[in-house]
Amino acid sequence: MDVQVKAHLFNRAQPKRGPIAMANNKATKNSKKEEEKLPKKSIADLLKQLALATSASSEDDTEEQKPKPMSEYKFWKTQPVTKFNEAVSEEGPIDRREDVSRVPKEPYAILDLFEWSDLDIEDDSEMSELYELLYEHYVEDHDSTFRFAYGKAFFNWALKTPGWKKQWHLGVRVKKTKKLVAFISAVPATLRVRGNTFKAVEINFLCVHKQLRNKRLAPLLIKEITRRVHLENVWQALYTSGTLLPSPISTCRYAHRPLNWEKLCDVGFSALPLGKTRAQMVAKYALPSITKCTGLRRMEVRDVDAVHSLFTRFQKRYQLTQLFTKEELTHLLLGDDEEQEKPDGEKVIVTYVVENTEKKITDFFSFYVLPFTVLNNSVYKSLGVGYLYYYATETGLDKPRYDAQATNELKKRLENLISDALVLAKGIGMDVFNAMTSQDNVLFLEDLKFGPGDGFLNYYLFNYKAFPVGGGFDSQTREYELEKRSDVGVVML
Ligand SMILES: CCCCCCCCCCCCCC(=O)SCCNC(=O)CCNC(=O)[C@H](O)C(C)(C)COP(=O)(O)OP(=O)(O)OC[C@H]1O[C@@H](n2cnc3c(N)ncnc32)[C@H](O)[C@@H]1OP(=O)(O)O
Repeated sequence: MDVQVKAHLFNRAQPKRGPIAMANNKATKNSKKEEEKLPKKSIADLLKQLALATSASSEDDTEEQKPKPMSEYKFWKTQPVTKFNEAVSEEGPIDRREDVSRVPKEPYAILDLFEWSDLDIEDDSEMSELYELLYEHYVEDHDSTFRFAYGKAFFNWALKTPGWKKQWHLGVRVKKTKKLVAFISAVPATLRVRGNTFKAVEINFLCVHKQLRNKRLAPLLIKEITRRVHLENVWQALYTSGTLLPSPISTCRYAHRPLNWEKLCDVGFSALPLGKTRAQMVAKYALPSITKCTGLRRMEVRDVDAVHSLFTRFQKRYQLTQLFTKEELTHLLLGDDEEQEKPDGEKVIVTYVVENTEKKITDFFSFYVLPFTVLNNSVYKSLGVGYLYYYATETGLDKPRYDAQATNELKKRLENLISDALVLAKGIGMDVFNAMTSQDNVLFLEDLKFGPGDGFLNYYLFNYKAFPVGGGFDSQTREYELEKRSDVGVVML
């Protein structure tokens, strides 16, 4: 790759990732020592959240994840999760004692200074408290240059999926001041791992105030949310993290597609490669101003039945998926009533369908929007970041997934669809577009000029052992698995 799209924040945390270091082996080696002193966890999770690492070209530049011995996972060794290298002979729950009557009715004891708090995110002031906690503490920003611009609409979308429960938006407050200092969330989900379907939750937004780190508050939050989920007779969970924990069912790699290369360069996300001019870089990432798929239009509520049918059939090709009811799919692809009324440029989730001349929905794609606020920059106040979400197409769906002709057709179709997604994203002010190596994404990443990132995202199942699920890249060579692709069909926020 001749371009480096780098996370500015990430670079501050890891000097070796800078363009100068990339061009200079010695500098890279020296700074590797510095990197060892840095907190790996925050760097890795920063990547998860920012999803904007360099388009590193060498293996050496990718984030290395090494497991600790199991005995050192003081908390995780006590939990029903698979150990590293544990041989799985049969897929299924690890602890089968699923008896709600045995679940403690009272919350776990917490230090007297603190108290548990069910966050009421329907209340504007509590929503703002959550926003502030995550804004200040979810991402490690060493010099306060960038912050996630979470908004009410984002939380409404992410935390209020059908069946959501207030007691699963779990906070910790300082008893005296009532200040919110930690949070974890669960939302209901139905998961499918190969042939098995089961009720579960998705866990997200685990966050502890920076001044309360390394005090074992995270394990307490996890145990308490587990108790609350168990009380609802749910015994499995799916979660993702850049942090390596025992033990991922899959790992996917990030990829990033600059949409507004000049701005990314000006704010320090992209660097001008040696021997290239700005004009050449701008030309390289130029996109048409209009979309090319005939029949492309915004998805509406009247499309839900057709999209649900297409999506459900399409998702069967993957081994790890979430099953959605029509109500869930409406929420995830269209948002609530208020969100549906908004123009694309104000939306959190943008979904388009392709309708053919017979009025049949043949394809859809979606992306969500989570911008950054740019601090201390006289020119730019924010950075638009779009994330590829779900998609499906009829193309090739009548043939087996790995059929050569079906693959070729699918590749071409996805290139057209996702290139339209890029055009739309750029049209509403996105500066960069992120995707994982999950789903069938590796078929189009390179041709659509996504650069492979340094970041890796691990997928975990709680209380469920399963054979590994392909993440779309080869863990040895770090190359995309163009033939096998990924079997991960879930997209986590
Ligand atoms: C059935 C229902 C089940 C429901 C629950 C399913 C499980 C859900 C699991 C949660 C899924 C979350 C998904 C997301 O949201 S991933 C996003 C995580 N959040 C961030 O990265 C934001 C910034 N960081 C922080 O706020 C803190 O550093 C966190 C809160 C991450 C840790 O706080 P702190 O730094 O103050 O540490 P501690 O002293 O309290 O605790 C140390 C212990 O915590 C283990 N640790 C560290 N990072 C993570 C991590 N990302 N997932 C799980 N465990 C993690 C660590 O290995 C150690 O355990 P062990 O090594 O001794 O064993």
